[in-house]
Amino acid sequence: MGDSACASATLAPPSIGGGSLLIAWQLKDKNVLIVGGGEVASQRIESILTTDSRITLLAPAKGLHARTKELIDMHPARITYYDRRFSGPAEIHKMDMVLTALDDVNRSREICEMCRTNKVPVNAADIPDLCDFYFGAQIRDGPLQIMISTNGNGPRMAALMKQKINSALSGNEGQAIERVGVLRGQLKERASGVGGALGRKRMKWMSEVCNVWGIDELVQLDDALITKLLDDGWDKGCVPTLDQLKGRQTRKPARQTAPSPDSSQWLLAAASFALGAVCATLALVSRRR
Ligand SMILES: C[C@@]1(CC(=O)O)c2cc3[nH]c(cc4nc(cc5[nH]c(cc(n2)[C@H]1CCC(=O)O)[C@@](C)(CC(=O)O)[C@@H]5CCC(=O)O)C(CC(=O)O)=C4CCC(=O)O)c(CCC(=O)O)c3CC(=O)O
Ligand SMILES: NC(=O)C1=CN([C@@H]2O[C@H](COP(=O)(O)OP(=O)(O)OC[C@H]3O[C@@H](n4cnc5c(N)ncnc54)[C@H](O)[C@@H]3O)[C@@H](O)[C@H]2O)C=CC1
Repeated sequence: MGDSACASATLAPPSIGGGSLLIAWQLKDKNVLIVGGGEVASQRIESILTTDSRITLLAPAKGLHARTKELIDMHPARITYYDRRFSGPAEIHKMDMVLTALDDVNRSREICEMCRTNKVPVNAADIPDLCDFYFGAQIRDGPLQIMISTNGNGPRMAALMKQKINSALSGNEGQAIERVGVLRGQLKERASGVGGALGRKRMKWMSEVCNVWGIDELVQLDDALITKLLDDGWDKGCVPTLDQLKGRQTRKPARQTAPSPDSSQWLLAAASFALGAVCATLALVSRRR
């Protein structure tokens, strides 16, 4: 009783709450409304362009930032631009997301309220309290997407954290992940089906490949090597190394994924047997003497 009271006093539960959900929102073919055409709007447009959604942009031409103009000209099929101000609730109908970046906080607030009434997710660059979600500093390298958020505390700090994280990356991660994506797709075709024992086996094998192969090795995984890795690895229940796939000599054996006796256990057993034999011989010799 005393012990458990002591334990509960020292082991306080970790604090939860006060954070936000970090998710990779799929916006492909969805409708996004951006209101405002200044510098912040231009950054929003660039972020949203990566998602393959349809952008509607409302902003008077005379207030357009040079980058916003450039993006409108570069992507006429992706951005529908209207040279006018936001007119009212009809603008947000059929929208899946609304972003405001205005120099008019009252209008921004009104748009947020309209969105809330219509249950459309909204971000207002100048009113964090009314945002359904925040933007963050981003690192993008192909399929690799890293978002850094300070949850509204210090946006500039998020930009600085991005520099730190960037300097820890080699620049090959995106390509390595792209190759893993191709391998994974082909594995799912070769061993199709969702869940069950096959799903578990597939996940275990994929995890093992990612654990064993280095980033610089995964980058070399071209289409021919992917087929070979599936033939010599998946089909045979092991994970060969890059050297083995390329037919080069290597001291490392292929990692078995099927349950097999652990080599370290074998080694231990062999060593204890040898030790036992030596002791027995010594005992015998000393007794004879
Ligand atoms: C809440 C949030 C809402 C949202 O925008 O979604 C928001 C709000 C506000 N930002 C303001 C100011 C600045 N914002 C930046 C920069 C960025 N701001 C971003 C996000 C966010 N900004 C969301 C929270 C994200 C988080 O906390 O992690 C980044 C990360 C991403 C992006 O914008 O896409 C991008 C860096 C990207 C990069 O460089 O990679 C800089 C620095 C700079 O420009 O270099 C400054 C000046 C210095 C400073 O204030 O730190 C002000 C005016 C404050 C005032 O008037 O004093 C408000 C409004 C307010 O706070 O009231
Ligand atoms: N979240 C963030 O990261 C940051 C947010 N901000 C805030 O974002 C806001 C926008 O910043 P900037 O782009 O630098 O401002 P800006 O003054 O360059 O641009 C404002 C734009 O809004 C347009 N606009 C104004 N009323 C409109 C209406 N009713 N309908 C359509 N368009 C309208 C203007 O024509 C202009 O294009 C500011 O409130 C600023 O405080 C500023 C820096 C960073």
